[in-house]
Amino acid sequence: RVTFDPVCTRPPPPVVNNIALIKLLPTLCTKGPEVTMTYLYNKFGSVFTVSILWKRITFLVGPEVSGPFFQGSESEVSQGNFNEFTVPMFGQENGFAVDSSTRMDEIRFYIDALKPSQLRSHVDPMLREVEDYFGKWGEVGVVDLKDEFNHILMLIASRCLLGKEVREKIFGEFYTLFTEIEAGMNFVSFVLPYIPIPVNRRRDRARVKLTEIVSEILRSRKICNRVEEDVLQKLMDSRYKDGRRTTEAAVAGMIIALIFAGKHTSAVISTWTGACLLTHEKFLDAVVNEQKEIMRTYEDMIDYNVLLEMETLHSCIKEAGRVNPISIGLVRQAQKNIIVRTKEGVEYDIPKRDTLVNLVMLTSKLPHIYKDPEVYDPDRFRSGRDEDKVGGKFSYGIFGGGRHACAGEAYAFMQIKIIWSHLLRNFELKLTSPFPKADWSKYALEPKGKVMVNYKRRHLASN
Ligand code: HEM
Repeated sequence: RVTFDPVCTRPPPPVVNNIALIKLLPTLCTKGPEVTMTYLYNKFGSVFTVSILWKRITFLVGPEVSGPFFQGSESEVSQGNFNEFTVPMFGQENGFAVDSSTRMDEIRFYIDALKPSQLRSHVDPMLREVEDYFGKWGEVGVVDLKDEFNHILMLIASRCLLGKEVREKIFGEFYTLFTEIEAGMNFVSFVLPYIPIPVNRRRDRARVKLTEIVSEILRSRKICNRVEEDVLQKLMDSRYKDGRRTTEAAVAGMIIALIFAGKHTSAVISTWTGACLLTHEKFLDAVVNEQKEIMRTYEDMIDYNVLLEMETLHSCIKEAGRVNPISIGLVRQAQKNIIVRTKEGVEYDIPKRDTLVNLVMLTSKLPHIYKDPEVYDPDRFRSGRDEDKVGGKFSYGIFGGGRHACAGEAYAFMQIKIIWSHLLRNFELKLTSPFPKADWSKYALEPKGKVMVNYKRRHLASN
């Protein structure tokens, strides 16, 4: 139940005092945010506030207190201006440069372009990219999984999201430009997005160039009356609520935003999946056996429905995302006083204007939802256990939830499953570096350092 309080009748959440915060600094520096936040959660409970200078930040942990955060409307819980740094990355005609109603239209475009009925047409292009890419690996070799996944996912994004003009003619140029825009996501640019330092200048030049490239593609499709199956086409054909067509600059910005939202995140989850499977023989055997089983029925044929049958692989990917943090928390701004009720039944009134941080990283590890939460156990998602469903809405926050739930979740699972099903069928893999730690220094978390794997080609027999 979402409740917004016009007159404060409940107490505000407990506040962590400044001395306690200073004492926690060494823990934060040496052990990282997960340990620090777990300490605060154990001490103060599922809702607590930290005051830094004039800023109040209220942290939320767990599904019981997450309803208003995920379900509140923009006038109740807004995305605020925390994403201002994305404006020079994605341009002035979309995202956080435009009003919230236009932004909601864009989210509808994304959802429409990435819904299951649209995804079927992406399976073949994804399969082709994956077969070509791993076809270039030798008989045996050593690779950094993180690097490999970043590369293959960029190829898939350029084919399925942008389309064949970019993929077949100017992939190299696109890759360089996108990397320069991505570099705009650093700490300095986050705080001061418009400061004219070299990295920001390169980001701005790259965005202008990418916008030109996308505009040219759109114009050429219109002139030749050519209609493609990619997401670019869907965005180009979308209409705002008032009937306006999307502009070339807006489409360029939206497509950059989509690649930004989906490429790195999918590469990170693919890498964690590899690290987890290659250190858990029981689940590696289970996913290999599932591939054999599927091959017995469909031989080498893979389509959208066959991918849906890879349930064990699905759970292994989902569990890799649960155990390994990909985001510390999601951020919003309270536009009204908000009442939350903890699982113990205590009600708090969170004051209007508080910054809200939903610590999805801790929610994924709550022992009252996940049995032995630190253990990699994909079976917890099997029917009969369904720990995330039993835990209630918002128990699995890796893809967010509610109004701004990830629009690309199904697309992400599809591409990660295609990659892993190919690897399992065609290679024996061994992790040679230690199990990676999370790199907390990155804005978008990822495994720290290289994730080295030995591979040996094989052809998995179905019998
Ligand atoms: C494993 C990969 C992925 C993860 C872990 C992930 C995670 C997330 C999360 C946590 C959010 C919510 C952010 C918030 O509430 O502030 C989100 C939103 C979003 N994601 Fe993903 N994502 C992934 C892949 C993708 C892909 C592949 C695409 C598109 C091709 C995509 C497109 C989006 C979009 C458009 C939104 C914004 C939705 C909105 O604001 O309403 N994501 N994602």
